[in-house]
Amino acid sequence: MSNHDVYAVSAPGKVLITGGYLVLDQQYTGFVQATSSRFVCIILKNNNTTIDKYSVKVISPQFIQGQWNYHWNIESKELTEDETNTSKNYYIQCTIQNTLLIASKLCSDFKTLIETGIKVVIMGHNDFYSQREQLDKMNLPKNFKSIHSIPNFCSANCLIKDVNKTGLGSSAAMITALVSSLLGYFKIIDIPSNEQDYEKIDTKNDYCLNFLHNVAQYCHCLAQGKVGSGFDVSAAVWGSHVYRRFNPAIINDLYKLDKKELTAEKLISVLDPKINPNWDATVKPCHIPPGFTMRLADIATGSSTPKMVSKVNAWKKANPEEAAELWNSLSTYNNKVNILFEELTKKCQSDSETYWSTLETLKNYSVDQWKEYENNTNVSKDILDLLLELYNDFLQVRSCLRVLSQKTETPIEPESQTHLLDACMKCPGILMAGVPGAGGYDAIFCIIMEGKKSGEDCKGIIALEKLWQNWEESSVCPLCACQSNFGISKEDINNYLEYI
Ligand SMILES: Nc1ncnc2c1ncn2[C@@H]1O[C@H](COP(=O)(O)OP(=O)(O)O)[C@@H](O)[C@H]1O
Ligand SMILES: C[C@@](O)(CCOP(=O)(O)OP(=O)(O)O)CC(=O)O
Repeated sequence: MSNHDVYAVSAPGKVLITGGYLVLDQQYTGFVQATSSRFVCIILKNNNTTIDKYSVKVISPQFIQGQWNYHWNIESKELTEDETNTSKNYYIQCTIQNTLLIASKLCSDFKTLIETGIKVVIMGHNDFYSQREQLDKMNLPKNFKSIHSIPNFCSANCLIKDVNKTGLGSSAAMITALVSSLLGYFKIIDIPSNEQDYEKIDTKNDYCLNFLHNVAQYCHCLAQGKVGSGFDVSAAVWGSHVYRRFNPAIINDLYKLDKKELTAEKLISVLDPKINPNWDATVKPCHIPPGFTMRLADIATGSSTPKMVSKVNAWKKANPEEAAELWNSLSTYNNKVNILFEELTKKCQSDSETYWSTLETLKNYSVDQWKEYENNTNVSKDILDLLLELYNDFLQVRSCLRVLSQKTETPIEPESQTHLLDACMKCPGILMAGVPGAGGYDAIFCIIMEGKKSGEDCKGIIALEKLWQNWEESSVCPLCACQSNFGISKEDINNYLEYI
């Protein structure tokens, strides 16, 4: 296969550690950690060029009836669904429609490339979908070893509309991967190939990444039928960072246009960062400090984010003063947490030896025992103070979220989750445990001190696994994902030959 006939990318999932609800407002920020679990999208030249001219065949092999066939009309620049399609996938259709419209204008050999037709393969890491049924079928307990033993990109054995999601942001990662693989195939952008490449480029000012970001945000809003905060798309593009949203008016302006007015020129004039200086989202690199790892668990019950957001918004509107006060305290503690993550990362660079010896000592004890090690020769008092400050600030974040739950009568950190999070916090080396994003019954995250050696054999992870497996109040199932900081990445097709 020639390199010109294929373009493969992957985009990470997300965990919003701080900033749920606040990040919807441009005044506040949120810290989003990217995950090791990623969505892969591959564009291939169609082989059957004579009968399938201008065809766009999408395959999502993990799902029953996961195939959607379209046709690109070169004159009207419209993507039409084939009559043989058994279901609709609006997320995919509107993303391809808009990205091809842009490509039709910006790619000099667009006609030649689209005439042969293209095949699109979309696959999400198992973590994006609940694997409980799979584990039950395999007769395996809900632990890390079992979850890692499920073959990657395994079949969900259902229609996509019936799948149980885990909250890692399947649609944002899928749309971002789809947009970037199409823009890459049509030679409009090129993206970094791996984590090392990523570190070399000035991501903030990189034209390709900014253009991709804007197109993906627009397509995701269109697919969801609303302009959300966009932190999930931003994480899929840039990886882990502190995010401040874009002004929603930028996209609302495109929404107002009717179909005829929405030309390639108009779309490009709004989405190309060189033409439109109004894109104002900010991305400040930030990540979980070295020597710490993140683990996630899927909770069986699940919650609806849109319903929770509308209840919170309704309360905020009815109680502006009380809401402003609560938003400001939450924001203060959120910012403290974000800043302490950065300070610890800096300490690791400036004071490496003490940093690591402190972590190696403390990782075997729970936070409430750490104070006893204050005078230990391997422990730095400065670093211990930063760690305890971080621990306390995050407890304040959780306490504000519980006030928000109670005021809005929305289960953001519901009681059953509080019990589970408090129990996690008692395990050795667990610095933080919380409900990500909008909260609810969906999932939990834990930030664990693991020291220099990573892997699932550290004391903290072993203790968490045991706790989760024996937890009776709710059903807790670990995910494979851990933290991984880089964003969209070009993939080597040779690693995916068995799937295409
Ligand atoms: N593997 C996939 N293949 C094709 N489409 C997908 C896939 N995963 C997600 N999607 C699209 O994303 C939609 C789910 O979006 P949404 O409900 O916003 O989920 P999430 O909260 O995970 O982002 C699906 O209905 C489908 O259109
Ligand atoms: C409430 C929010 O600020 C955060 C929601 O974060 P989640 O991570 O819970 O998101 P979903 O994957 O859509 O469920 C809404 C937003 O920012 O869009």
